[in-house]
Amino acid sequence: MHRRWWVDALVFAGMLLLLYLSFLLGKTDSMAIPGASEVLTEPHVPALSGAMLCVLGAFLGGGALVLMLAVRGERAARVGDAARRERGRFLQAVLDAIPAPVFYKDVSGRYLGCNNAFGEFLGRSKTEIIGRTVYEVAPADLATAYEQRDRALLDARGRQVYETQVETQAGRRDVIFYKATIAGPDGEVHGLVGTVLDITERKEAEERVRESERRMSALIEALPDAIFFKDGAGRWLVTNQRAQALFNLRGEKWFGMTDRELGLLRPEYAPALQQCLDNDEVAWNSEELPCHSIEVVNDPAGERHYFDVTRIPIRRGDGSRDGLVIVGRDVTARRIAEERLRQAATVFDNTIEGISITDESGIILSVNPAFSLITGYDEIDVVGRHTRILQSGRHDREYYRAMWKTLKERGQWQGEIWNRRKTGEVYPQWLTIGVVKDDEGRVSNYVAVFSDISQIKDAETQLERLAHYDPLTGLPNRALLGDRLEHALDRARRTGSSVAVLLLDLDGFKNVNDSLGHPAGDRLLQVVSERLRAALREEDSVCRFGGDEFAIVLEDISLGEAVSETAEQLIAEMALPVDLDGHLTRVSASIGIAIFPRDGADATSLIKAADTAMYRSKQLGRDTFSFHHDEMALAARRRLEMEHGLRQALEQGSFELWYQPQLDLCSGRVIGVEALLRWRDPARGLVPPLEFIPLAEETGLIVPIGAWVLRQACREARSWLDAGLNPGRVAVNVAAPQIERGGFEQVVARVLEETGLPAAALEVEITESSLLHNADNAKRVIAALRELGVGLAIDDFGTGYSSLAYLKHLAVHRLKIDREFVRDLPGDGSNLAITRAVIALSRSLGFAVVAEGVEVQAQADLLRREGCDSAQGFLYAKPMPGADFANWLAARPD
Ligand SMILES: Nc1nc2c(ncn2[C@@H]2O[C@@H]3COP(=O)(O)O[C@H]4[C@@H](O)[C@H](n5cnc6c(=O)[nH]c(N)nc65)O[C@@H]4COP(=O)(O)O[C@H]3[C@H]2O)c(=O)[nH]1
Repeated sequence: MHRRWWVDALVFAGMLLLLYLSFLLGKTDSMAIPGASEVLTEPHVPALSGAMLCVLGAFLGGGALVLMLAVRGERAARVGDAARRERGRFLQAVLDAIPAPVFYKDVSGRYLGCNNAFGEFLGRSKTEIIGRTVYEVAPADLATAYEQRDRALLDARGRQVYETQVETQAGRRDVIFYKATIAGPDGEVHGLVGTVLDITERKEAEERVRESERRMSALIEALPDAIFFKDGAGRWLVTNQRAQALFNLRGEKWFGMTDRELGLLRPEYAPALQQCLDNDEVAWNSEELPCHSIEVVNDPAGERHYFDVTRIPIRRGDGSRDGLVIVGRDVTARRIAEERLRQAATVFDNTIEGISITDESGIILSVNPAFSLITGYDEIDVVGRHTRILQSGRHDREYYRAMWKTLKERGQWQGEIWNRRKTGEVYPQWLTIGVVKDDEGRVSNYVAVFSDISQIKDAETQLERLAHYDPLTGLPNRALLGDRLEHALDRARRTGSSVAVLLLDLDGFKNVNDSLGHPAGDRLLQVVSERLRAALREEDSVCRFGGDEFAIVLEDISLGEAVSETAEQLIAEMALPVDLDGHLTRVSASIGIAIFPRDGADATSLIKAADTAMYRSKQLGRDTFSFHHDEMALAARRRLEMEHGLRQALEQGSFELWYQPQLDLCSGRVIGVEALLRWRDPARGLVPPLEFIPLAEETGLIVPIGAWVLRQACREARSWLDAGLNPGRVAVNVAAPQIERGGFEQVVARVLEETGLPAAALEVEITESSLLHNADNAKRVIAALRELGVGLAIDDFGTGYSSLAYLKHLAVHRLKIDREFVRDLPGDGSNLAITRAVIALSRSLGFAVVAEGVEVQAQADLLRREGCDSAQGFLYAKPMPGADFANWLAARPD
C-alpha cells in the first residue's frame, strides 16, 4: 500500500513545526547536545543536536518527546563531556532509529553526519558520506543542483523545501528535500540539516491518477453522447465537448455553475436547462434507476434535437447527494425515422393506391388494403406468390424486358400497364415500381404503387370523343377533320396527288328546325350524316363542320370528274326524303369544292376556297355543287347539264340517226350505210356524237342510247327494204359498255325480231380498243352475233394493236381503215405504207376493207389501186337524215 499523500503532508507539517522549535531552541546553549556522538559533539555545532532532535521528533511523531530530549540535552551539557559523549551516542542512536533519511552539513557543504536511513537510502556507508561533499556522493548533475540550492539556503538562512531527485541504490528517486540552516548561539550559520522524503511512489500514484483521468476524459470525449457530471448541489463538474456544444458553452467557464446560472449565461437555452434541472430532481426522487427521459434542445439554427437522457444519481453513505451522472443521446434521426415509419405505415394502410412489396425475385411479401380493393385479391391470396399472377397477358415479352431494363438502370419504372383482377377482368393501372437496395447496394425489394385508371381511361376516351367527334352525329368534328386534312395534304405532297375538300350545306334545314322543332332537326342531321357516311368510300373523311354544314375530304383525286360524280351522288342522297316522325321531309344540299394544290396550299385556304364555292352554289339556286376553280366548275356544270340533257333526249326522243353510204370502189354501187347518231338539243342545236358519246359512255347512258340507235337503224333499214330500196348492210356503232354490261346479243336478237330486219342486213361496228378491253366477253358476244348472222366490222382499224390473226379467229367480216390514215393520202408516205399493208394483209386473210373519210377522187383511186374494196366519205355523200338517205338511194341509177 502506498502511503497516502496526506500522511506525507502531515509529516512535513510536523517537521516544519519541529524545525521551527529546534530553531528556537538552537538560539540557546541548552540546545547543544555534547557527547551525543563523535560527530555530534563537534564544538562548532553546539545547537545541532537540539535541532536534530526536533527533526527526529517529528518522525517519531511526538513533539513532547523531542522537547524532553532537548531539555535533557541541555541538562547533560552541564553535566560534562562523558555524559555529553554518552548523550551523543544516544542521539546518534535516536537518529538512526528514525526511518527517514536525515543528514547535516557544514557551511562548506561537507556532510557532518547522517543517520542510517540516509546511508541506506543512498546505498552508501556513513564513512562514504561523512566528511565528503555532494560531488563525491551524487552524480555531477544532481550534485551541482544540490550545491546551488544549499548555497542559496545558507545565503538566505531559514528553511528550504524543494522537489528533486536522488541517485539511490535502486536508481533515481523523486524526493522532497526539507532543509534548514543551523545557527549558533551567536546567530551565525554553522551549517544545514536536511531530511529526504521519497515521493517516487506518490508521484507514480499521481501519474497513474492523471493517466486514469486522461483515459476517462478521452473515453467520455469519444462517446457520441453528451455527458455531464454534477455534484450534489447541481454544479457542473465534468462535461464532454459534445455536452458543451449542446448548450453552446465551449470556451465558457461553466465549471462549478448550476443549470440556473448557465441559463442566465445562455438565455436561449434556459428552457432546456430548466427542463434538465426538473428531470434531475425527478431522478433524485426516482426509485427506479437509471432514470430515463426524452428532452428537447433547439440547436442555434432552430432545429429541434431530441435526447434520450439517462440519469444515475450517486448518494453518499449517509444518503446525502454526492453527484449525478447524466448521459444524453441524440435520438433525433431515430425519432424522425420512427416518425417516418409511422407515417409510412399509416400511408401504407390508408392510401387509396394499391401497394405491394416483393422480394428481389418478385415474390409478394406484403400488400396494403387498397391493393385488395383494386385487385380483388386478399393478402392471403397473394403473399408468397409471384406478381405474374396479376399480369393480363396484354403485354408481350418485349414490354416487360424494357420495364426491367429501366428498373435496373434508373431504379424506378413508371407507366401504364394492363393487369388482371381476381375476377379475370383486365383493367388499366398507372404503376410505379421502385427498387429498394440493401447496405451493400444489392436489390432487396421492389415496391409497386398503382392506381386503377379504368375510370380515367374511360373519361379520357370520352373526352377524346368529345374533343374529336360531334356528339349528335358521331361524325368527326372540325378539329379532327383539320388533322385528317393536314395528313391527307402531307401524303398528297409526297405522292404528287390531289385532294378535294367539299363543304356541304343543307338547304332548308332552318325551315325543318323552325317548323318541326329542334329534335326533328337533330334527327335530320343524324340521317344526313348516316347517308353521307354510307355514300363515301372508307378512305374518305366526313365531318360535321358546324350547324347544318358538313365537310368531306377526298384523297387521291386524279380527275375532276370523279369529284363531280361524288358531289352529284351526295346531292342525290341529300335529296331523298326523310321521315321525321311521320313528316316526310325533303332538303337539298349546296356543295362547294376546292382542290389541292390548285385552289390552296394548306387546309385553311382550301376550306376557305370550298366555302366560297359553296356560296356560289347557293347563289346558283341551291341543290348543286360548284368548284372553286371557274373552268372546272364550268366544265363540270356543262357536263352535268349535258348528262341531264341526254337523259331528257332519251325520254323526249331528241336523238336522230343520220346515214352515210358506203360504196364499192370498183363498181360504185352502194354496199352499205353507216348509222351515225345526232342529238337535236333545243339549246345547242344539232350536237355531233363525239361531244356527247364519251359522257354517255362514262355515265352508262350509252346503253339505253345504243339500244335506241340499234332499234332505230333496224327499223329504218326495214322501211327502206319495204320501200324497195337496197341500202346494203346497215352498220351500227356499238360502244364498249354496251358489250361489257352483258346481254347485248339478246338485245340485238330482240331488235331484229321486232323490226323484222334480216340479221345479214345488219353490221355491228366495234372499235378495236373496246375489243381488246374485255377480250373474253367481246369474244363471247361476237360469237353470239355470228350465230345470229350479224356482220362484224372493226372500226378505226389501225389505231389499236390487235393481231389480224386474232380478228380472223373472231370471224370479223370487215375492217374499216380509220379516217386518220386516209386523210393525207396520197401524199403522206407513212400513211400510205400503213394503208397498203392493212389492205394487203386484210385481203390475204379474207377480210373486206372499207376506207373512211374519202374526200377526194385521188384518195379513192389510190385505195382502189391498192385493192381496197369500198369507201365512205364526203366524196360520195355526207351523213344525212334517214329520209334524205332514202331519197339519195332512190335517186341512184343502181
Ligand atoms: N372529215 C370527214 N369526216 C367524215 C367523212 N366521211 C365520214 N365522216 C365522218 O366520219 C365519222 C365516221 O364514223 P365513225 O368513224 O364510226 O366515228 C363515229 C362513231 O365512232 C361515233 N358514233 C356515231 N354514231 C354513233 C352511235 O350511234 N353509237 C356509237 N357508239 N358511236 C357512234 O361517233 C363518231 C363520229 O361520228 P360522226 O361525227 O358522225 O362522224 C362520222 C362521219 O360524219 C369525210 O369524208 N371527211
